[in-house]
Amino acid sequence: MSSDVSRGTTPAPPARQPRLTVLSGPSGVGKSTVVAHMRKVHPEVWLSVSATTRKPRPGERHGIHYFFVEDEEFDKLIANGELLEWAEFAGNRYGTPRKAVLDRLAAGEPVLLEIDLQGARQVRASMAEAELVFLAPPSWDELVRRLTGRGTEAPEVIERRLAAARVELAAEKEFDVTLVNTSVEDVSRELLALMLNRSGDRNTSG
Ligand SMILES: Nc1ncnc2c1ncn2[C@@H]1O[C@H](COP(=O)(O)OP(=O)(O)OP(=O)(O)O)[C@@H](O)[C@H]1O
Ligand SMILES: Nc1nc2c(ncn2[C@@H]2O[C@H](COP(=O)(O)O)[C@@H](O)[C@H]2O)c(=O)[nH]1
Repeated sequence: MSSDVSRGTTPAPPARQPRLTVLSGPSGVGKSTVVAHMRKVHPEVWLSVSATTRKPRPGERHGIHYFFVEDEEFDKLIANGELLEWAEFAGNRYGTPRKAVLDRLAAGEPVLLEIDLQGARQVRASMAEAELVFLAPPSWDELVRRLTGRGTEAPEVIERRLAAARVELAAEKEFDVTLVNTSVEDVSRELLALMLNRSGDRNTSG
């Protein structure tokens, strides 16, 4: 049997799978901020736009930040199998439109999902090749400061989100990599390196 080596040619590197990266972490840790910074520097990075039953915050736009839908429409998305994953989080439902993600991956392009722990677990179960990245806060107090300081949620919603945060922080070990969000610039760079399957001077654990 002849091989590339016996023919004296350089073996081709193994084909790289387009990478599906899942970014999760407690509410208020800075996921959207990090992704927005990364996409400002690299507008070509594709982020899945989720559907949600949550009401828009000031400045949020339908089709850009989320597809804002009513409960009945979300029910239909589930019933028609149009969501890759979905979850209820702090009183609202959120889900990833399946087709757009699969189309991108089929075109060989990296895909980024910014979703909660329950969604990350579903993606892991259905797409074993996904890389799960956990964004952690520098400390609990800093997480509370960020979530409160954002000023977008009522106190009782903040309490629900912090209760969820305790569960999410306890699940960090389920993820492939942890990035600590001390610096938005650093973490954005590290996330991009992971998405593009590049090694680098990453400040990661996991
Ligand atoms: N590295 C950082 N240092 C200081 N503040 C930060 C940092 N990253 C994000 N923030 C601030 O923390 C707040 C929460 O950030 P962001 O909305 O991006 O969190 P999130 O993880 O996307 O939250 P959610 O899951 O609730 O959507 C914002 O006010 C943001 O400006
Ligand atoms: N399982 C999913 N979680 C999602 C999705 N889109 C967003 N999220 C997560 O929900 C919470 C709350 O988001 P917010 O915009 O209301 O602050 C946060 O953890 C998001 O990452 C999704 O499609 N599926």
